[in-house]
Amino acid sequence: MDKQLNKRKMNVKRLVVKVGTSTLVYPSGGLNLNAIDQLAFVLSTLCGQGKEVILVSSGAIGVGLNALRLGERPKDISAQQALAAIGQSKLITLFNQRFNHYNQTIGQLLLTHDVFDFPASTQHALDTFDRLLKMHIVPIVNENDSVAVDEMDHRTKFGDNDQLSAIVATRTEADLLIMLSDIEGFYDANPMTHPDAKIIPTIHTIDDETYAVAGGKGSMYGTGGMITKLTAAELMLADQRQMILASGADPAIILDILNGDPIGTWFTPEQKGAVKNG
Ligand SMILES: Nc1ncnc2c1ncn2[C@@H]1O[C@H](COP(=O)(O)OP(=O)(O)O)[C@@H](O)[C@H]1O
Ligand SMILES: N[C@@H](CCC(=O)OP(=O)(O)O)C(=O)O
Repeated sequence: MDKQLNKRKMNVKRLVVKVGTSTLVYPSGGLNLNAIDQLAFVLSTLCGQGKEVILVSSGAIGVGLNALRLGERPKDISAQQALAAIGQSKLITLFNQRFNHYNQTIGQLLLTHDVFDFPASTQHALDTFDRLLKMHIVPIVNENDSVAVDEMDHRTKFGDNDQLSAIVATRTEADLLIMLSDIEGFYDANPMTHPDAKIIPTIHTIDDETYAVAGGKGSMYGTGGMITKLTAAELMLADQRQMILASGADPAIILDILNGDPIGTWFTPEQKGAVKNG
């Protein structure tokens, strides 16, 4: 495909990037230090260019499993919460090290869904985001797994970090949500079961037919599969905002996406459309 002919119109000042566990932890359980470093490099570069960047990062439980050399996620909630407590502090330490290396300060926000249930708490969280972004600091967000079990259970509001990232993106009025996953985009069938499935470059509306081709998670570390990503995209579209689902294998892809390259699946309200010849 000729990239120049299909440039997307990207005018992004405030950006939310979501990374799934599969981007940060290898299938073997080892930590993907290269991905963490690349993310820190790319996001620090963007801040240097004057963009406002929020990172929603999963990985607390995956990093906790790695720390304790456990091969499998335990079933009981309190064990998962303990792992999240161990893993989140390690994860943020790693991010801190790598962002420091690129001279970029970060701040950590651990949220629970009730933060967005009560207007006063919502306002406090939004004020914190705003102040951090004004100070050119990258807020790094995760659900506070050790006190909230919703995400692990997929029962209530956040469901998982896909939805959390869309809530953060809409509430902070971000111009774009980039969701990095272990797959290149949204396909017309689950590629795990349909090897001939084709990527869908642009989606304007999400309906039952879209959900019908969304399958479950792809790896032992994933949680929601495509369904939670579609729910996140629906939230973005309903708020007239755009989301791009793309592979997190090389986080430098974020720079190409912002350059308008036709990468992954672009969920965009109709009127934002593509422009010809850049
Ligand atoms: N229609 C589809 N298009 C793309 N991927 C799909 C589709 N249906 C199911 N999947 C699966 O969803 C997985 C991504 O979700 P998940 O495992 O939860 O990743 P993450 O850790 O990034 O949140 C893919 O690896 C793929 O196997
Ligand atoms: N809050 C959990 C993440 C759960 C989750 O949504 O994971 P993922 O599907 O990898 O984005 C953690 O940090 O382990």
